[in-house]
Amino acid sequence: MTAAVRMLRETTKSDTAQPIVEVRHISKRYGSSVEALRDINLTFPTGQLTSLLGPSGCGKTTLLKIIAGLLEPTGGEVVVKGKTVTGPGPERAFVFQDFALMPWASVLRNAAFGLELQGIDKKKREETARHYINQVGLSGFENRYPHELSGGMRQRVGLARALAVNADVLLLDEPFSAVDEQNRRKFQEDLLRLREVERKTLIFVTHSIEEAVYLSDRIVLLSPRPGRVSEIIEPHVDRSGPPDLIRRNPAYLDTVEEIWHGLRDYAD
Ligand SMILES: Nc1ncnc2c1ncn2[C@@H]1O[C@H](COP(=O)(O)OP(=O)(O)OP(=O)(O)O)[C@@H](O)[C@H]1O
Repeated sequence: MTAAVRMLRETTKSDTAQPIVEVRHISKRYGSSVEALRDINLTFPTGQLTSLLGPSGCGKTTLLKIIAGLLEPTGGEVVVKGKTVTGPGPERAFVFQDFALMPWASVLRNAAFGLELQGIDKKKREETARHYINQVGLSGFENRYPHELSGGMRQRVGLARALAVNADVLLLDEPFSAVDEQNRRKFQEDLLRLREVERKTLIFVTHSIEEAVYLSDRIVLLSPRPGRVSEIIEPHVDRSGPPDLIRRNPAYLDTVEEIWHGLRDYAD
C-alpha cells in the first residue's frame, strides 16, 4: 500500500466533516433470490465528491437509488440532513444515466423542469434555468431540442436541471457512460469546476477507476454481490494544475494502480 492510498475507517478525517447523508445498515433484496446489498454503513461528508466503485452488479445503482428515495431498502435507513428518507426530496437531485430529458421540450424547459414540478413561476424558473445552462456551457442552445444536441450536450442539460433545483446533494448515476471519451474528459473538468463554484455534495456511480480517482475526495469500493463496503479510499491528488498534468501525477497514477489491483480479481 503506497502513501497515496489511504484506507480509512469511519473515524478518520473525512468523517469529522459534517455528514449530510448517512446510510445505516442498508440492505436490499430483489425478490427472494437476489441479495443486492448487505449491511451498508456509510457517511457522506458535506461538500465532498464520493464515488461508488465496484464490479458490475455489486449494487452501486441500487444504493444510489435508495439514497435518492427512488427505491425502498429491505432493511436499514438513509438519513439526509437529520431526517429519515421516505421518498425523493428537494435536497437531493438525481442525474440519470440517460439524462431522462423530455424529447418534446426545449433545453430551457428541460433545464427548468425540476422547478416547474416545484410550482415555481415561469419567469423565475426560466431565469434560474438560464443561469445554469450558462454554467454548464450551453448558452445559445436554450431553444434547441434534445435530438438536436450531441450526447455530451444532453448530459449537460441533465446536469443543469439537477443544479437548477438547488439541491444540496447531487446523485449521479454514471453520467458519463453515454458520451465519447473527449466529451467525458471535458465534462469531468466542468464537474470539478462546478463543484468548486456550487459547493454541492456529489455522490457518483462509475465503472471507471481513472474517473473515480480523478474526481473524488473519497472512493467507496463495493465488493461483488451482495454489495458490501470493502474499502474507503481517499485519493490525495493535487488538482490545482491542468488536467493532463493531474493525470500524470504520481499520486494519481499510484492510486489508480492500487485500486486496479484491489478490483482485478473481480474483473469479468
Ligand atoms: N429490479 C430488479 N429486479 C431484480 N434484480 C435486480 C433489479 N435491479 C437490479 N437487480 C440486480 O441487483 C444487482 C445490483 O444491481 P445494480 O444495478 O444496483 O448494480 P450495479 O453495481 O449498479 O451494476 P452495473 O455496474 O452493472 O451498472 C444486480 O445483480 C442486478 O441484476
